[in-house]
Amino acid sequence: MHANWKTWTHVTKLDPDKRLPPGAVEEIATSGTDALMLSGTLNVTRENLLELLDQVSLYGLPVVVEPASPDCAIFDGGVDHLFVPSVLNTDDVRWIVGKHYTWLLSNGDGIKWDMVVPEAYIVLNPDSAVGRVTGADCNLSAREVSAFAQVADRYFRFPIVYIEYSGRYGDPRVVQAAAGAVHDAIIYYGGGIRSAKQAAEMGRYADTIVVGNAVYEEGIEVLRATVRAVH
Ligand SMILES: CC(C)=CCC/C(C)=C/CC/C(C)=C/CC/C(C)=C/COP(=O)(O)OP(=O)(O)O
Ligand SMILES: O=P(O)(O)OC[C@@H](O)CO
Ligand SMILES: [Mg+2]
Repeated sequence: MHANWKTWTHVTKLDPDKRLPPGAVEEIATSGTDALMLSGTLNVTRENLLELLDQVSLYGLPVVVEPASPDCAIFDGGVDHLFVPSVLNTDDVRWIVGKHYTWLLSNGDGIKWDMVVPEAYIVLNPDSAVGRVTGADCNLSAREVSAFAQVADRYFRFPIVYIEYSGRYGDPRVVQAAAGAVHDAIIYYGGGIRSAKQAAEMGRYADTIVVGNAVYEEGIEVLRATVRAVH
């Protein structure tokens, strides 16, 4: 599997738990975004994931599945990569390595390792579903976020460090600090991007920006504007 994903600057995150009006999937897939990521924390099932996968796989755009649990780790049906999160800033070991352990215990032989890309999540919005579910300690300074980013990059050698503010626009200085602290890792930023200005601001520091909720709440013109801002 090629590592072309490292060149993406704009990723659109689609939630299998949410509905899109007819035609919307085609507009998103042809918006100029570099890849579609299928992901959500709550109410994502194998069934709604496969349904969304079926809708998006027609367009030839790279498709990433980002599972929140082992039952959503899917390799077939047009999936190019499986981005598997570990949350670094939690004391609950399940979200760092525990789910991964049970995944391997129950289905180790079924894993296509050349499709798997590990992601080190630093979760910074305590009110997001991912913040609540994982019990992440979101009260971190830029220095503390940078230290987590360095642990991920230099020690664990995660290929991706994901600064996650899901649902809220974050602090660009935190993203700048994390980006400045890593050596090899690709920096993802996601959370609350709803304009070209915000996309450009986070895109200055992050290698890849992720737009999620805006696709459902703002529409295609906003998505296109965020693409243009980082391309
Ligand atoms: C070992 C395997 C295969 C899976 C476990 C993966 C882990 C540890 C996940 C923990 C973090 C997590 C739940 C990631 C899911 C991706 C994510 C952050 C989605 C965004 O979620 P929100 O936007 O907060 O949730 P909703 O959109 O559902 O409200
Ligand atoms: O939905 P938004 O707030 O755009 O966040 C994108 C993504 O980082 C969520 O995991
Ligand atoms: Mg979401």
